[in-house]
Amino acid sequence: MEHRIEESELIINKDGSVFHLHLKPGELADNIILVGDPGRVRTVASFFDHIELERSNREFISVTGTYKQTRFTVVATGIGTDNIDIVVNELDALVNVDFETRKVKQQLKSLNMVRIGTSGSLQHDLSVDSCLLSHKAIGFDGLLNFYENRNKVVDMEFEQHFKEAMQWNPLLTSPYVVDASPQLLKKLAQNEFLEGVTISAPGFYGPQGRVIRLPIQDKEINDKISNFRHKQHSITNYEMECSAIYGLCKLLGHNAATVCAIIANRKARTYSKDYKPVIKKLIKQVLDSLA
Ligand SMILES: O=P(O)(O)O[C@H]1O[C@H](CO)[C@@H](O)[C@H]1O
Ligand SMILES: O=c1cc[nH]c(=O)[nH]1
Repeated sequence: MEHRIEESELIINKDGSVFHLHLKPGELADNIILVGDPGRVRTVASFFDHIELERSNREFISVTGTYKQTRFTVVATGIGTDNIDIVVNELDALVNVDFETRKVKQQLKSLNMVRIGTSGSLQHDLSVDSCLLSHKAIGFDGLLNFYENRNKVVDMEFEQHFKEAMQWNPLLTSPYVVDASPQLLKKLAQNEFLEGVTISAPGFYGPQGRVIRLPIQDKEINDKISNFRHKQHSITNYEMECSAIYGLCKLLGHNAATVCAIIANRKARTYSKDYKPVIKKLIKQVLDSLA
């Protein structure tokens, strides 16, 4: 007999919706746009030809609709990989767990998840208002390390080299490196986005090497990261969700990619004058690539 997932482990609300996202099975499209900023959900949905449903709980706002006859759901994740743990596990449960029997379905579904975010550049020539497709993600957050089989989905060689080169502080969680979905990279490549390796940090300030009043544990860390090379790869940018999306999607059998508008250049010390039009154009490009 297959395992029944207990009420305490997968919480289903009285109306049949999943605990945090408040979505019910069937309300989710196979193509999902993830955005950090709840306000960005409206911008994505403004491109839809038809809006089917809207749900909202805490920062988890979502809209399902159609764009050029393809069904999409846009979900706000809020900030951070701890939120991604909630969002990706609940999105997976909505399609791969039978909410009546509380058992994992025999036939598993694979979703497409594309994150559209904002990010800070770690390379001088990666300018603000450009858009970057993350071929790999490096998680400084440690989320994937809580799951069995993390070693089966990571780029172990990259990980080892990176830790050695950084002289990684053992007080920090061990970084993990995961690739984007090759199928989604192919679909998104038509836009000629810049390509790179993205670090997801568990904070915006110290964990991304920013000093306001508090000194950080390694003052050289951003220079070391910018100068690091592994094969053809250099590390291009910081944000806060991509690693966990890539890692959990790989473990669960979903496709994931991230494209970010670069809004700050940490090397050149510049900040975008107005990144909203860049995000708007980026949203249309991503929707067109998936429709
Ligand atoms: O613009 P979003 O998608 O939220 O992405 C970036 O912006 C937030 C920090 O300001 C973090 O979530 C980071 O990943
Ligand atoms: O520098 C930046 C800009 C946006 N988002 C981040 O996480 N970092």
